[in-house]
Amino acid sequence: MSATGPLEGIRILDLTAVVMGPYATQTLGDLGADIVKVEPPSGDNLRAVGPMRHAGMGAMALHLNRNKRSIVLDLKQPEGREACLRLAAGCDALIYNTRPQAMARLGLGYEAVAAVNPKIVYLGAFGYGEEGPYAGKPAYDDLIQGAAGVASLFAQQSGDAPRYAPVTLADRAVGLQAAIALLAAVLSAQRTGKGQAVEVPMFEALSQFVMGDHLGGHSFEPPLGPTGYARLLAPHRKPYATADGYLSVLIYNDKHWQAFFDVIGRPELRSSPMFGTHTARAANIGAVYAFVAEAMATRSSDAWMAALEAADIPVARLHSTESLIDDPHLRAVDFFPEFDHPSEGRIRTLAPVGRYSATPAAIRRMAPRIGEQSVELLREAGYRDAEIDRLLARGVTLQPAPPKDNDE
Ligand SMILES: CC(C)(COP(=O)(O)OP(=O)(O)OC[C@H]1O[C@@H](n2cnc3c(N)ncnc32)[C@H](O)[C@@H]1OP(=O)(O)O)[C@@H](O)C(=O)NCCC(=O)NCCSC(=O)C(=O)O
Repeated sequence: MSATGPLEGIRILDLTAVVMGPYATQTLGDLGADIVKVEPPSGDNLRAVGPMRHAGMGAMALHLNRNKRSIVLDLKQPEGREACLRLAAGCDALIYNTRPQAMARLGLGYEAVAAVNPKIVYLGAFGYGEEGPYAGKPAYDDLIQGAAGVASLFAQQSGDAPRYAPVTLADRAVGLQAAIALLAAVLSAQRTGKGQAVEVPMFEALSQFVMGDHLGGHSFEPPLGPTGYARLLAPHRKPYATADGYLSVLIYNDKHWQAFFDVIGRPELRSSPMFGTHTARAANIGAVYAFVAEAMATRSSDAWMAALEAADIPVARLHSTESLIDDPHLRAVDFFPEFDHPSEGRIRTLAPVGRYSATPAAIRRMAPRIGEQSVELLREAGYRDAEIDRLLARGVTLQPAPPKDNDE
């Protein structure tokens, strides 16, 4: 578990909790940044989510917090705030996802942090940008999926009630935006010697995702038509039923269509007024999907996989979350690596995405128990042992208790 990532030498003070911020820092930690996770004495709430062998070590926390070290700091106590600032003095960036007002109440707004480290990047990822009327409102993935239009897109497509994508889409999309923003500002600070405050609002970020696809006719003023990208909103845009299952198929360009007509033994359709050109297919999108659906129902999934792959038509088998674990491709690339976690035993996690030929992204360290490196990190910040003992005695920081058998 030792490898040097491309971000080696970058140190990030991570005050985030739950999913969005921790996913940003998971990504940066996988790339080699030193992530110092600051937790309140009650711990990151996410520690309690999902199955677990020991309290506070839930499944999602094991994934989101690998490559991080944990220090507990009660930031509401002056000594906790002071320790946070001392840590910030040695970091390239501080990232948080409380509401910004909470940071101000703690006396940890940008001015206070920049006073101890003018070069620091101070990044807040939270619900709504500070310039607009929704500033300061609480936000969760569900709310942002609703507010940015994702929930209604399901309704627009199928006519059903709105619903949420069953994945923390907003958190993860925005977490990646936050990671990019943090790196951009750190690069800028390295060039100019100046840090800055950065905000990455979830509502705006997910609205950019959604409307990048769906601004449509409203990209022009006056509008050239309604919003919405017809192909994505087509009610038939769903996996095709085969004779014995489902497949995802996308017959997209002219080359694919010509190949598909050959595969189904209908070469004469190459010149069909309804299907022969991209413009004709776009104008008849419902009929096009229905036509493919009818064809797909006539053969088994295996037969279609063989025929479509031979014709280089984009096709994929569908997985459930259970069967994805056994996917032969993911197995071959060791996407679900197993490790012996020092306190949690054998665990399976998820490989970092992306391969770097010289500076590999890697899982170098297992997710910490709450406060596992409190003492080590305070020492690195210049605290003497007597001072650390005083902080421990006052509950400003804490060391983790060893996992108890009855936690099993
Ligand atoms: C998630 C929230 C709605 C939770 O709201 P609140 O519980 O009211 O938290 P706030 O952010 O307003 O304030 C945080 C409070 O915690 C206190 N706080 C934080 N860290 C510490 C430490 N280390 N020590 C002591 N106290 C602490 C801080 O001082 C505030 O206290 P007081 O001053 O006493 O208030 C909000 O934080 C938010 O909108 N965050 C931005 C969006 C986001 O990240 N959402 C979650 C994504 S995950 C998700 O969506 C999902 O899992 O699904």
